[in-house]
Amino acid sequence: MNFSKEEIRHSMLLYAITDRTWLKEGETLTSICEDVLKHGATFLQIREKDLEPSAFQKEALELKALCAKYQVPFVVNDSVEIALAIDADGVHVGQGDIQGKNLRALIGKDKILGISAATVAEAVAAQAAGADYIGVGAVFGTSTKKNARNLSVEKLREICAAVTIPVVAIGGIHALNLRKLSGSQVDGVAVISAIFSSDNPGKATSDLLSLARQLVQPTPRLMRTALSIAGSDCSGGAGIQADLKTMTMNGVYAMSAITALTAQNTTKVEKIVETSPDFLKSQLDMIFTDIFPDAVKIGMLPNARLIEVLAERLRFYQAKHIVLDPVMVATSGSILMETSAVLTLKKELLPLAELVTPNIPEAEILSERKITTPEEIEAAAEFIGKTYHCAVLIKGGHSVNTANDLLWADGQMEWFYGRCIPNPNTHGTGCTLSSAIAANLAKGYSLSTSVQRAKKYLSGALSAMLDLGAGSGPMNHAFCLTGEFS
Ligand SMILES: Nc1ncnc2c1ncn2[C@@H]1O[C@H](COP(=O)(O)OP(=O)(O)OP(=O)(O)O)[C@@H](O)[C@H]1O
Ligand SMILES: Cc1ncc(CO)c(N)n1
Ligand SMILES: [Mg+2]
Repeated sequence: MNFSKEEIRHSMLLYAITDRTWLKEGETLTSICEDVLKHGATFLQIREKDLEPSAFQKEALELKALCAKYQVPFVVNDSVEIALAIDADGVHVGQGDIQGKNLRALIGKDKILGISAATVAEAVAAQAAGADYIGVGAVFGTSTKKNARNLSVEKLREICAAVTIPVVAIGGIHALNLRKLSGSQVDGVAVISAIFSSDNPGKATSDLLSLARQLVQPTPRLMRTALSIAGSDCSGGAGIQADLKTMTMNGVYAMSAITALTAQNTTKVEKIVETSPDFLKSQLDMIFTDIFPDAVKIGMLPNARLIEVLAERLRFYQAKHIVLDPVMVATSGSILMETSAVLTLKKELLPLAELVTPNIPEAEILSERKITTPEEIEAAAEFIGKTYHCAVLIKGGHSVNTANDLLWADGQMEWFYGRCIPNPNTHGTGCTLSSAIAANLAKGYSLSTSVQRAKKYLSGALSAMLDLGAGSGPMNHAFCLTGEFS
């Protein structure tokens, strides 16, 4: 697997390093690691000092497959040979292993190279040697590594400031001392015994993960921003309201430019008041000249005049990462866009979009054909992508009772197979998916990873089984919050 720089930075959050010595009767390294990955570890390194090479390689191969399943980077400690032999995502080495070698050349440009460092000079040298991240420690006393020096938070901060690559803190970190690293600017924490010596490694992982999240909260300067240009749904489940909730829950600062006010609920759309083109333009000017969005999601656009103004402003500001959800009909069956506006949408907006996300009926309109089979979905996506020079995600979804979506991007097809959640309350699924994709693009994830992460968020929101209103009700966008603050 290939990971972008941004993905590698995020993956530092909770960096797990294996230690078989704590395994109990009946457990295997793979079974424990699966538990750890299931509970949210964001990176895995195999480090088994006492295994001879062939046994090490065997364990590493199993863990590699496991990490691929969870889309988590997997690196091998110390051995470049084994990392290359099993085609791991990369290798992690110490200062002793890098002297006089060009490791970057040895492993190739696509592999992740992690280097341990304990001083500013070592960190800077590691970056110059082509490291993708550095592990800095030991920050606390550790039983795993004898004679390791302890670093102060100030020293850690100095090291973080001296390099541009991500930094993960290591050495004796556990749930009770992790908070002491606050203010150090690290991108995450690496742990061995805090997970592997625990009676319940899964629970230890989720506890450490939430502590790591608090530690690595985005500083205001690093906060990514996203804009939803869409219609208001007064019932809160779709449109602007769904978009703001989704973007917020996906960790970006959310803004809105409203194209229409709808009076709707879970059963129907009663009235629509369209925004004037001039007022849409003013909203866009206020936003783009002040807090420039890192990504833009576009939803309901009731008429051609609004589409024209929007396209002109997006071109003028050279907006980035535009996700276009070509909303034509609401879940409840009501028309949300004038039929005559479709031509303008195709001509003006599709070519500006990085991604367009039609459901099947919308894909039929955009590709001017009937779609009934998976092959026809593929052909329609290819047609739309090639005609309008954008990526296309065709959603099987509540209209066809599957959760399989097809991504066509740059001539490549990728199916995302989702578990169909038996929840009839799907009001706003399309809005939520496109906003979650935009939020993830804003954070720097690749298109494919953004789709993957957005589907995962949507599944969580659907699985919460909220049941409000008489019709197809909204989802629980805040399914992963407890609502308690302390
Ligand atoms: N019951 C379900 N279980 C899991 N995923 C679902 C379910 N229903 C929809 N999805 C997913 O939701 C996403 C949105 O697809 P959908 O076809 O519902 O969009 P839409 O028709 O544009 O929605 P909207 O009516 O909100 O505009 C897709 O990723 C789809 O796979
Ligand atoms: C405002 C608005 N946008 C989009 C949808 C699509 O579900 C909706 N129902 N309402
Ligand atoms: Mg939709």
